[in-house]
Amino acid sequence: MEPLPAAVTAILLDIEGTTTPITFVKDILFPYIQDNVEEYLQKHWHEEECQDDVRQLKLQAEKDSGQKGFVPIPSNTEAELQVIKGVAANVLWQMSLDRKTTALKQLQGHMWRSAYASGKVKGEVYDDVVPALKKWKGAGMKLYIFSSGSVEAQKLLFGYSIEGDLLELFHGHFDTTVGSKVESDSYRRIADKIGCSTENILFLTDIIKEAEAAREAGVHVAIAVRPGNAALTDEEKSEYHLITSFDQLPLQSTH
Ligand SMILES: CSCCC(=O)C(=O)COP(=O)(O)O
Ligand SMILES: [Mg+2]
Repeated sequence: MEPLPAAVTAILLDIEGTTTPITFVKDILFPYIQDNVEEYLQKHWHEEECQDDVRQLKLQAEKDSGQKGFVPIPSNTEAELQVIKGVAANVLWQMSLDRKTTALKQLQGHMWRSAYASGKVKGEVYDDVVPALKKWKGAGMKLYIFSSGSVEAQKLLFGYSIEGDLLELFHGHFDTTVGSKVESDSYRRIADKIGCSTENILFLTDIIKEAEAAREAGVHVAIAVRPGNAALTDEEKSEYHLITSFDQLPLQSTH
């Protein structure tokens, strides 16, 4: 890759497939939710946070009701255990489609809290990630995360990572409350919130639809090619800067 354009002052990072192996999300984080969601809901059902998560899931279910295979959430007139089982079934249905709804991600973030805090789970990052983040930050870059995982889930992953607490490396975190990762406006909103132009941002992701949305907004993009990531077509390979490791992202001397 050519040196980063001098205009770039902020690096925005995707997590799954970019900083972190997809297998960590698919084989560790998601099964934890699938195995524990019903028990979690039973344990926390009467807490305000859990009730808010359920409210958000019900609002999402209203939007999803026309979808093929949709799993409805029973109304509160049903027995409590029936509602809990229905919420759990809806969560499992959303996860079977790898939905990125804010409601699902909010509940997941709350559920992972105890998995990380107890030491059962540690956030994985590729070996090249921490040295590169430290170098970029040392060179004056501002580092941000943009993931479909909730901000709380992001902070857990990096706060309880295999390399220790990495949170001080980041200036900020964005999730789908700013908009979907496949919509250009989300990247414009992020630039506004950071207080810079979209041209000042470099976005690293593994997903072409996210790359297209970011590029349409004027954000610079590089694609992370990691083991297990979705294959790219020859056309996609030729259209984007590809990196297999963060140390392939050279800074100009001005940075
Ligand atoms: C950071 S939480 C775990 C990842 C997750 O739930 C997810 O949906 C990954 O989304 P990303 O946008 O980081 O690919
Ligand atoms: Mg990703």
